[in-house]
Amino acid sequence: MDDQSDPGPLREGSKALFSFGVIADIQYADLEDGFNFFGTRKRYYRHSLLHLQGAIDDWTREGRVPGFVLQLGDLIDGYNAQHQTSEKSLELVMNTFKMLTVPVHHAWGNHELYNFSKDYLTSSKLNTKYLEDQIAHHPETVPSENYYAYHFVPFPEFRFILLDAYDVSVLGLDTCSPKYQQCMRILKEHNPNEELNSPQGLSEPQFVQFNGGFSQEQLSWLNEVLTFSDTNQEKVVIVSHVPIYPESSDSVCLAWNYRDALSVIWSHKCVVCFFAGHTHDGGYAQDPFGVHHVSLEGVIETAPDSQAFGTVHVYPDKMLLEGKGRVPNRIMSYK
Ligand SMILES: Nc1ncnc2c1ncn2[C@@H]1O[C@H](COP(=O)(O)OP(=O)(O)O)[C@@H](O)[C@H]1O
Repeated sequence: MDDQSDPGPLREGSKALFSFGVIADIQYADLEDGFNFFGTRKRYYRHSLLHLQGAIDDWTREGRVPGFVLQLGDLIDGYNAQHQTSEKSLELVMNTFKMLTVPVHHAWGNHELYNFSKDYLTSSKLNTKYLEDQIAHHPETVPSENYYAYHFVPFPEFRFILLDAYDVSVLGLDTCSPKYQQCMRILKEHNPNEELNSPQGLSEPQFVQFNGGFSQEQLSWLNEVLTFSDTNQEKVVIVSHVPIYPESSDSVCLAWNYRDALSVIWSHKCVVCFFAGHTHDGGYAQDPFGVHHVSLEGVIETAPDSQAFGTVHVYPDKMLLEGKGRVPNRIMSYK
């Protein structure tokens, strides 16, 4: 992982064009603290809501209000499903977000799909597709209803694309559905383990049940949007729960077909930054094509005396990530 040292305090004389907030893996549950699968990282299920409140307090300070917030997925923990508290916890966390007066774009992660079916999510408050922008006379840039993805333009010449990293996944589907059967076939072709969440012995360790991938249909749509952005000299930021660049993540927490997503992105010049969550330790790398891949540190594994969120200040030539707590500051110049 190319974890560059923190550049220290960010200093920028001129005013940013716009700013946005980023936060990942809140995974709230009304439960005592626990641990990750390997017992190596503490998970603060209850405190995660206080961390969100802390971030919102920062984003509502006078003169500091960002234009919008990206919630990178895994808003409530899968344990809620076992305790029949999914709706209650979702309501509590969404009510906390109401303290923000700016739009919040919600990505969907694996924990959304442990708690809710895709059909439920589609009609829930976690579906923020109504915030999308459409490009007149370019029907090829309209996403299909088969996946949860959209794009929006918060400032002229800056396009944000939210991707569905669980478009191809066994999570959140009726086990009798043809799509489930098809996704299970793909998973099993790459993972012969009885426990499909285990990457043990895999040459492609990202093929575990808690990950997913992008359909060809979604990647073709992405290609069309990026073609439009190239032509119109836009800068593009992509958002997904699951990272796609190995140097910015551990080897397991990657989208199943991350290489396919990278090859679409690398065939265009407009993409400047890719934001993800999922890998709670966080990560960062700039790829050979100059795209900055930021995997944000997860709130759920953040001790009560720390923080985990950021505000990104966007300039004509760079983005400055102003990190709080575990999230380091980063200067990300465009290529
Ligand atoms: N190495 C592993 N072997 C087997 N099961 C695993 C492994 N890692 C994670 N899991 C299981 O996969 C699921 C998702 O893991 P978890 O760490 O909770 O995901 P997340 O990081 O998204 O919170 C859990 O049920 C967990 O027990």
